[in-house]
Amino acid sequence: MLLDINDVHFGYQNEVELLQGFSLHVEQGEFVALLGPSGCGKSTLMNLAAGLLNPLRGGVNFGGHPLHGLNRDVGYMTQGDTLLPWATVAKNITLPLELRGVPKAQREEKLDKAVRLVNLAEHRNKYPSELSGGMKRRALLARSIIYDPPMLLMDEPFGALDAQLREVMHQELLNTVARTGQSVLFITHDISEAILLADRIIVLGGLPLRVLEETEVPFGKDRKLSEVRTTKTYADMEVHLRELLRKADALTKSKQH
Ligand SMILES: Nc1ncnc2c1ncn2[C@@H]1O[C@H](COP(=O)(O)OP(=O)(O)OP(=O)(O)O)[C@@H](O)[C@H]1O
Repeated sequence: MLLDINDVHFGYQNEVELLQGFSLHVEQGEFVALLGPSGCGKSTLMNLAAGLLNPLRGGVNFGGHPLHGLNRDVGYMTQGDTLLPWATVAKNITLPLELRGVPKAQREEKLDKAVRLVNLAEHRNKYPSELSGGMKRRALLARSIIYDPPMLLMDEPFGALDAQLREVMHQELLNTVARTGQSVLFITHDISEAILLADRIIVLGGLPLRVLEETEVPFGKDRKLSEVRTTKTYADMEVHLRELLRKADALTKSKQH
C-alpha cells in the first residue's frame, strides 16, 4: 500500500471535527478519484497526504512509513496558482528538480519532455503574468510531474481547461501514469472525468466525513477514452454516481447548517 490514511481525526480550530476515525488507502499504481460535495473535506485529505496538515489522532503512512512533516514523494497540484511570478515557465517547472540537486543537462531534458506533454513548448520563456488561466494550469501540471514522484495529488487539475485540451490532457495523463506506474489521488467535481480516469472512485459526504461508496472502474489501464465514452457501463455508472452525489450533497448540507 502506498498511501494509508488510517483512522485519522482532524478538525480546524473552533470547528466540529471534520474527520473522526477516517481511513483511505491508495495502492501502488492505482488511480483513485474522490467525488464529493464542495466543502466536505477532499482538499483536507490531500493536505494530510502531502504532510501539510497533521492528524490530531491516527496516522498517515506513505510507502510503509509514518509520515512526519512534508511528504517529498508526492507531486501536488493544488487548486490555486502557485507559480512564482518572477520566474519563467521553464524555471517554474524545473524548480522541483533544482531543489533536488538534479544536474542542468538532465533538467533540460526533462523540461523538454514536460513542456511538450502539456503543450507549452513555445511559451517556456514567458512569465506567469503573460499566460492564460489554462496555460498556468498546464505549467502547474508539468511542475508536479517533472520529477516522477511515486504519487500525484491532483486537486481539480483540469477544471479551467477548455474541453478539447482537457481531453488531450486526460489521455496524456493516463498514458503517463500507465508508463511510470505512478499512483494518483485525484479530486474532481466532474463525474465523467472520474469515470474516464480512475481505477476506483470514492464518493464522500457528511460531517464527520465518511465514505458513501467505493466503485471499481472496469476499463483497465490501457483504456481508450473515446471508446470508453460510448460504452453502456460508462453511461450506467454516470447515472448511478449522479444520484449518489445528490444524496451526498443533501447529507453534507444538512450537517453543515
Ligand atoms: N484553513 C482552514 N481553516 C478553517 N477551516 C477550513 C480551512 N480549510 C478548510 N476549512 C473548512 O473545512 C471544510 C473542508 O474543506 P475542504 O477544502 O477540505 O473541502 P473540499 O471538499 O476540498 O471543498 P471544495 O470541493 O470546495 O474544494 C470546509 O468546511 C472548509 O470551510
